[in-house]
Amino acid sequence: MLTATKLSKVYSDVTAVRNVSLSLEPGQIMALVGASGSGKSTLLNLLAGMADADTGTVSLDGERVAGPSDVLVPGHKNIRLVHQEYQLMPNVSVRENIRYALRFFEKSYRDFRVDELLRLCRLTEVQDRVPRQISGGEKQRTAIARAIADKPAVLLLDEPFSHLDLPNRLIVRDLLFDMVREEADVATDSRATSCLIVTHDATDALSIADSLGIMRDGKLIQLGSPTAVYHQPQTAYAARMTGPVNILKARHLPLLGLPEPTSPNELICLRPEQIQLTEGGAIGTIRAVFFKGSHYELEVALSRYVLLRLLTTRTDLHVGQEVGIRVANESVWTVKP
Ligand SMILES: Nc1ncnc2c1ncn2[C@@H]1O[C@H](COP(=O)(O)OP(=O)(O)OP(=O)(O)O)[C@@H](O)[C@H]1O
Repeated sequence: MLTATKLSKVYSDVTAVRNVSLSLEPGQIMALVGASGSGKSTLLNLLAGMADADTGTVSLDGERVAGPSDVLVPGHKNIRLVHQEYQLMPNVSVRENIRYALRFFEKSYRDFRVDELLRLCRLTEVQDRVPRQISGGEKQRTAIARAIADKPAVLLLDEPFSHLDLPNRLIVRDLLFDMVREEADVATDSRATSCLIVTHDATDALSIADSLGIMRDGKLIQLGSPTAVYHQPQTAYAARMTGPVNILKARHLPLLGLPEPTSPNELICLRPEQIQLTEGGAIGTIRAVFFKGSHYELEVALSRYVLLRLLTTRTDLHVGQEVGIRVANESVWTVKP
């Protein structure tokens, strides 16, 4: 198990990571989501032993992970960090890039394992090409294949989805899921690779992560299951970080057909998919209609100051039209700023 205890890191005038504690069980996927500059990459570097913490410790299965000032070669042999820049060897094939990570193994196992990784990472077709001849998604998968080749205890990924188009994002997402599950099946529990993904967009991570953490100004401000963090965010920031959301003052609740609140200045959040269009109910005027492929996103004004985003599959709606909306009382969740 990877454990971070009260980690902090200061760069001259910026506290990049503040008092972060977390633990990652074998075979688990954790996603950390936060705005740019919230300390995600710094935290990954601390967890990988690639940066020295000012205070706090990282340990893997009870053994301290040393920072670069304590060891000759920074990093830990059982923890792999995959950066956004993949760092592949440019002049050798995909197959050789992966094979290199297994250079200390016997040839027969090495060939068997490279074939297995090429299959798992869907790279068999491009195995003989060099990195400049493959797509961004294939480079990302090659970097992941290389990182997991000798079954490390922990795989840390910095923004694995950010430069990829939708099909490639889905392939990488499924690959990470399959990797953790497949390798967990063949390994004993304690050898199963665990995976920590940092990202500024939770969409791709929500469906595969066992736990989801929210980073803000260097702090881990909320950690829980993806459904708990999505449906019960503690802050408006956490709500926004985990998907589209309406944030409004509680005093506007009667405009949605809900009772007067006891604390009118509190903030409430309401996910777009929790708002239904109905005959009757509260009345609003459509201000914008956005086609999203499988559905439409509407902006509906309930007053001059209250604009709601909601989703529908109806095709008969247009700007300026009046619609009725209904919101269940239990869909509304109070948050801090
Ligand atoms: N080597 C450094 N020297 C000085 N300040 C740094 C250094 N690395 C990071 N910082 C600062 O620490 C804070 C956290 O940066 P970090 O890169 O960890 O955030 P992040 O959440 O990964 O951001 P992004 O999503 O943009 O990559 C930022 O304010 C950044 O400017």
